[in-house]
Amino acid sequence: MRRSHARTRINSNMDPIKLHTRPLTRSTNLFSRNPKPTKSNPSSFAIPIALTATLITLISCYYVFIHAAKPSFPPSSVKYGVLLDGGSTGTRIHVFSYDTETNHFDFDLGSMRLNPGLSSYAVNPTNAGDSLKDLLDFAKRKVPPAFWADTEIRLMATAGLRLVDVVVQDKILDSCRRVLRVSGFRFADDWATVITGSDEGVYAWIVANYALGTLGGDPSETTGIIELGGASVQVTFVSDEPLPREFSRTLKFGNVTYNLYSHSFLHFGQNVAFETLRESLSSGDFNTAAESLQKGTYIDPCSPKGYLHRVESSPGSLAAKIDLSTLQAGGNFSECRSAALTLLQKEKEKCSYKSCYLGSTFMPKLQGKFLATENFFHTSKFFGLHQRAFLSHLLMAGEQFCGEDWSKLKKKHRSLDDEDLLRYCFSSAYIVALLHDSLGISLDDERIRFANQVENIPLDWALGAFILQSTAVLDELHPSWISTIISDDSPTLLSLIALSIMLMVIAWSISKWRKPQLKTIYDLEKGRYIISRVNR
Ligand SMILES: Nc1nc2c(ncn2[C@@H]2O[C@H](COP(=O)(O)OP(=O)(O)OP(=O)(O)O)[C@@H](O)[C@H]2O)c(=O)[nH]1
Ligand SMILES: [Ca+2]
Repeated sequence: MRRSHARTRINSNMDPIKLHTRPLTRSTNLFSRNPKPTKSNPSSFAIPIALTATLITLISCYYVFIHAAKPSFPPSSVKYGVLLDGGSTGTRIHVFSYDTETNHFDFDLGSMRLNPGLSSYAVNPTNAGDSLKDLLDFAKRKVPPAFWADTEIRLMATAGLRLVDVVVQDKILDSCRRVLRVSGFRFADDWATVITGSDEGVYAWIVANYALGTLGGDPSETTGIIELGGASVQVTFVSDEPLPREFSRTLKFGNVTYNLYSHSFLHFGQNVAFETLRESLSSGDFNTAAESLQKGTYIDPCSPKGYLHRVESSPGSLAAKIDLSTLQAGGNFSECRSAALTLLQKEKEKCSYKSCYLGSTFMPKLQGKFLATENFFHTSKFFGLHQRAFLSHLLMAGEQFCGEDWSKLKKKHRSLDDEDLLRYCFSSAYIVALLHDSLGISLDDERIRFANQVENIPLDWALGAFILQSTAVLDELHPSWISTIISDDSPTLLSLIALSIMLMVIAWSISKWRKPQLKTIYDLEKGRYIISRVNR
């Protein structure tokens, strides 16, 4: 008789587990035929499933009700910083923040600039602090009030104040300290200082290489900076040459050490250089090739023909009032370039080092690529040159501009006031005399790039100072943090996912370990199933 395929009900009082029945041959080990998994005791699977479900619920609650619901104001891991850059032509305030959890910097919280600079208070130094009030109000609109008391504010003055007598410097700084003490931000008197030019250059180098993503990487891959400010020029780059101590800076980021040459050439900033040149011209110090037309007047090759000189009394002027009425504009690029070179090479004969490219100051041979910032950028932008333009392009643009009649130039550039428009003849000639004639950068060199920002990061040395300052804090919190300053993946989320996977694996293996390995066989003689524990 054929075995009916009627379902066989097993009256098994041995085990509450409901058994599956199926057409079977003799003593079949269900497990050997890919049997449907026997329904094991629900309690043995329930635990890991419940555990995993709880865990997933907890994580999603965390993300829905805590993490995703952005707090109305920044989490406590966010720190703010306020920095005042006391430049020769103006004072600007920068507001930054960084998150000590994610190591993420936020640079574009805003900045504001007010002219003239602190050095213009040399005649009334006790009023200098009042010039900061509008800047401080700006910063208070950027930092949540709850964070003010915890937010450090620093004033770092540069070349403008370095040119002022030390006694007057201190009076100006004391006036600023008086205002900063009651600003509502966290302040200590020695946080208002005149920084060294070398520090200013290092800060600019830091922000440039942070923005380029080379900070923390191979020193030979880093980019040097040359900054043409109003009163000084900063030159900072990695050098393999042995450096005299006063020009040598060592920076450590992560586990990489950078040996930098860094120096600030005071008086070589564009505004001061232009004033110095015209002052020398007006007193007949330069015997330019073009003879003066009549006694007591001198040709100024750096001002386009038709420009009328007068007594310069602009409040931003760093020098005392200078009478330029003895000058006659005789716009001539190559004359202006050689007059600028004479200024840059002054006292070169006194050089006591292996190499001096500007005056009698040591500088090793330039190494690697360079970013040329501030006035380099403003002038190349005015002449419509792209960032990687050659110096030869600037030379041609300058020749044309200097040779143009002043009245035509004013018609062509109506939006610019006389003082701003006038600077471009000198600026183009000065840049060629500085970068090519003095530093030896060839006219078709591709190593130089004119820029004032990289991606969306402005190449402000103040940002570099903030990165360095917060590095110290972050390093305490997260050793070798720099390796993450450039990446911004948040470790929190990653670690949670890893944790939940790990917990699920543990839960599963516990359940496997606890769940007895059972074997079910069907005994034909007895006509019933026998369940037995498998020994491991
Ligand atoms: N052509 C041009 N020059 C500008 C413009 N804005 C600023 N400058 C000039 O660019 C230079 C700005 O560089 P900064 O470093 O800010 O100058 P600073 O800080 O006042 O001067 P230092 O104390 O020497 O650093 C100054 O010479 C300004 O006169 C602009 O829009 N066009
Ligand atoms: Ca500056």
